[in-house]
Amino acid sequence: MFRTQRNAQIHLLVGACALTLGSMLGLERWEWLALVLVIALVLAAEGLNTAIEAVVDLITTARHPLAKIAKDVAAGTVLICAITAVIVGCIVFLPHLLVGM
Ligand SMILES: Nc1ncnc2c1ncn2[C@@H]1O[C@H](COP(=O)(O)OP(=O)(O)OP(=O)(O)O)[C@@H](O)[C@H]1O
Repeated sequence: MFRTQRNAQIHLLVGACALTLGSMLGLERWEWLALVLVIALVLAAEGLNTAIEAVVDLITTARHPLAKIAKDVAAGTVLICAITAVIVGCIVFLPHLLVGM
């Protein structure tokens, strides 16, 4: 997945940046918990999306409405997880970053 999927590479990089920023800001235990869970959630959704894309392409390379639904729903799942991760990231990081201002 990380070798071939550009979005997965981006999500891995963003997750690593979030963990680095977290260690610099000295997060509390619950904040680490939330951060690790949403990073894992996004990467797991990317994995399922990649697997579903591969299975659809294995079954048919022709255009098919069900193939479109499978790929679009899988991609939408990643988007929902990514938006959730951004919201959690704001809840965790903003109070720490605003205190320093
Ligand atoms: N066999 C198909 N039949 C109908 N629509 C398809 C089919 N394959 C792809 N599509 C449509 O084209 C879009 C792009 O498909 P593609 O296989 O390039 O995946 P992707 O979402 O661009 O993912 P990635 O870039 O990570 O491979 C899908 O979201 C879907 O809407």
